[in-house]
Amino acid sequence: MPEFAAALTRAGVDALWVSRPENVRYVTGFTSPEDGKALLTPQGAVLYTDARYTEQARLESSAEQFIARPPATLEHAAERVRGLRVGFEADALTVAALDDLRRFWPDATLVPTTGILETLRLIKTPDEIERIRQAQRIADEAFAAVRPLIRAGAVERDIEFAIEGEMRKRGARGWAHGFIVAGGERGALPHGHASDRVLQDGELVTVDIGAVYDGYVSDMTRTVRVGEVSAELRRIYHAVLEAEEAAIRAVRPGVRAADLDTLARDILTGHGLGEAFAHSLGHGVGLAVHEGPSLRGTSDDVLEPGMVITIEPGAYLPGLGGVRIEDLVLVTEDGYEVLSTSPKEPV
Ligand SMILES: CSCC[C@H](N)C(=O)N1CCC[C@H]1C(=O)O
Repeated sequence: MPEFAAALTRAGVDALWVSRPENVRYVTGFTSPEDGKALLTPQGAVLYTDARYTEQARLESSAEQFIARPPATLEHAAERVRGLRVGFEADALTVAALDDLRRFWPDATLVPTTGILETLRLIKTPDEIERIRQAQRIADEAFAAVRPLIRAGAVERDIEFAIEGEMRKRGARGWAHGFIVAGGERGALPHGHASDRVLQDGELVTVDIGAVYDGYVSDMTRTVRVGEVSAELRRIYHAVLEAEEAAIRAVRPGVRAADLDTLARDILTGHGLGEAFAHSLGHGVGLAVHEGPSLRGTSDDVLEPGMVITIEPGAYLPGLGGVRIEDLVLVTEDGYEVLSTSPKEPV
């Protein structure tokens, strides 16, 4: 595991106690990482999980394994960390868990760290990209299957339920996030999870979905119309679409993520919708739905080949509704590839 060893060296630690589930999976391959921890050293990872997972861990992970519950796990690791500088994930470990580390590892120097593994996760391997591609294929196919149900009289929650079923049929093993199905005025809620509201003619409906395939997720949003919509809603839709397409066209290695956000924001501002764009342009996607790089105005991230990002400008107008259009985009050696294929319907 040479890249892990180099990452530990760069961070100035001899080992890392891995507690964030996505990172436990990343370094061990274990698919129930909520019930596991890992100790990462330059020699490799030790996976700690309990007896419910003895066989699963053996099948899934090539890491050394120690099957026990705390405190036996921490006692076992104490032998390995004696005299070492051991990083812990400061943004993932609870205060109580840190107290335990202090108690059980008196001979280690505990060092708060952030981003050691998240930095590696920024660039996806071909195998990771393939899994994200499959997750997105599932979402695209499910959206196409359910699209005819998005009509006047439909209940938002029924649409969510139908998408979940269509995703499962196509191999999804879970959802990237709670689905957003937000019609009419609820479209002004960027995170308007599906409710009991009934869709009506003349509305826009924001549908934001993502599947999980082999641990990796997808993320995509389409805004569609129910019946004929007002000229104002059409204007907003086309402004968001213009911003989205311009930002996608600008994706390439070396571009500052913050500049993409500015590009999209300036277009929306030109349409009088700057204030209505209430969030960042996007984020990285992988084992988690929200990971690096960050496409916000304050981000220092620079795009590199192998990053998978969302481009998702939106405009949210309380009392009127909202629009978000989101694509999943792979940064390639010379530009980009849009992984999401669902049509952006004319409004
Ligand atoms: C509930 S997870 C939201 C998924 C969505 N595609 C998304 O990432 N966002 C919607 C609003 C902005 C952005 C976010 O930062 O949450």
